[in-house]
Amino acid sequence: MDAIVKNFPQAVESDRPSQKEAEDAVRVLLRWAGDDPQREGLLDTPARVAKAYRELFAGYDMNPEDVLGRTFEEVSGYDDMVLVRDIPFYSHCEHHMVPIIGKAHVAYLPNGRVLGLSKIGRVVEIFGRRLQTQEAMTAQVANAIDDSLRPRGVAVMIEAEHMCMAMRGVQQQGASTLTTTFTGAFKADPAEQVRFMTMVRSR
Ligand SMILES: Nc1nc2c(ncn2[C@@H]2O[C@H](COP(=O)(O)OP(=O)(O)OP(=O)(O)O)[C@@H](O)[C@H]2O)c(=O)[nH]1
Ligand SMILES: [Zn+2]
Repeated sequence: MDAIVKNFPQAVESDRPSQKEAEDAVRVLLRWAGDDPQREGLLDTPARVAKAYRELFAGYDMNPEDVLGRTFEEVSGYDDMVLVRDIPFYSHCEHHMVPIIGKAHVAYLPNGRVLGLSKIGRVVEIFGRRLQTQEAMTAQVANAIDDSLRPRGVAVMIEAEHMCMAMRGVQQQGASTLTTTFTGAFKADPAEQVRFMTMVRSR
């Protein structure tokens, strides 16, 4: 249970601040940035930011198990790799709360059951719309699919640009970070990893 809570942090509704508390916090940050929250153009900004945060961080209110519960068996015995590549996502780094912009490539080796393809994209969404490190997000997507579908293996590769490295700090635009998580047959067999990489890169 502890591992599940750790991997899938869910907001506890009673811990949520009120709308007013959230808006007050935005006013403080506006002043911290050097602006005046009382000027006309900023009057509605705290409410807009509070609303935008609920959207950008909607993943805390979503459970991957709800999405991954529905599977199909009637696939005429298909048991080779299923890869959904180039799944676009936006996340936010947990260190600076600025965007991570990237693509996820997710594959699995079915074990009698397959997932609806859109559900793979939804799982990426659920973990993307939280504060993240790229490493944690990669492992969370792989483990969620592994735990619910119990396939022969899961491979996840994420490539992303971190705005905290581009817009501030070291200021290196265009640098991309690649992370991978392999489970099951992908972990055990380097040839399966190569096949995954080749399919991700083939155009
Ligand atoms: N491993 C990992 N690091 C990340 C990720 N996103 C941001 N970071 C890094 O988190 C680190 C935080 O380092 P700190 O030294 O505590 O913070 P900082 O002073 O703002 O660091 P600089 O970005 O170097 O200015 C930085 O090196 C970031 O590049 C991520 O997804 N994974
Ligand atoms: Zn960062």
